Amino acid sequence: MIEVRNVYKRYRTHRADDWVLRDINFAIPRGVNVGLVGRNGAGKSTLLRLIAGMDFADKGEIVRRCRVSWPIGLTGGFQGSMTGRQNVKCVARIHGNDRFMKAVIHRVEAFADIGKAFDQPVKTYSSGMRSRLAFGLSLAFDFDLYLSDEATAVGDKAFRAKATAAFRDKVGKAGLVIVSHSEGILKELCQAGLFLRDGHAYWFDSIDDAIAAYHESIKRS
Ligand SMILES: Nc1ncnc2c1ncn2[C@@H]1O[C@H](COP(=O)(O)OP(=O)(O)OP(=O)(O)O)[C@@H](O)[C@H]1O
Repeated sequence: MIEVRNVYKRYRTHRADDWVLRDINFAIPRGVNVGLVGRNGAGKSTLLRLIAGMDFADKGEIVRRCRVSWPIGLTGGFQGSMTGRQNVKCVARIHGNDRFMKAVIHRVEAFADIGKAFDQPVKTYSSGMRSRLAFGLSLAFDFDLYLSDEATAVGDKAFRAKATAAFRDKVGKAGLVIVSHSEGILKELCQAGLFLRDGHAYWFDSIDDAIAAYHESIKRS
């Protein structure tokens, strides 16, 4: 479904040989959910952005044979002076006709469950409210592969449970690539794991093995 081939990535602020990701190769088969693990700064969010197509590799290529979401958990894309409803309308209008737009607005309003705030400017939202809106918007579209960057770690307890349940509901219908510091969530939702260390990616068919490799690397350092 997704193939990552010989991918290298560095940011402008980095030196020429200072790769965040170097020679990354893996393939995600259809129906396999993947947990991304690694220390802070290992490059997990960077890799998700590359898979989403929001950023570009310096070398190599990513082949997408399916509809891939943007990383769920990103809340930076909203226009602050517009209301939640208007923001959702804008995105939905790009992707479909009036009927589709209304259905998306309805789904996001129900999932975000932020009451009157849905009709207030997004710049007045708390970070939890932004996350609810962003999560609801991502789920309102039918993707084949959902990318999640700590999306189940935001909001209050009730929302975290709702977000996790939403992913649980996707299992079997769509693929997931998840960054989460909650091993419980990774073990529950994922079969395979990808461990990032020193710019390299190590694929494990079992999420348990990926987490074990991550623990081992922490012990050794
Ligand atoms: N826009 C950017 N410009 C410059 N450097 C960046 C940028 N984004 C990320 N980096 C750097 O790239 C490296 C990987 O960052 P990334 O956010 O992908 O790691 P991560 O594994 O997701 O970390 P965390 O677990 O802390 O969220 C870090 O050294 C970070 O400082």
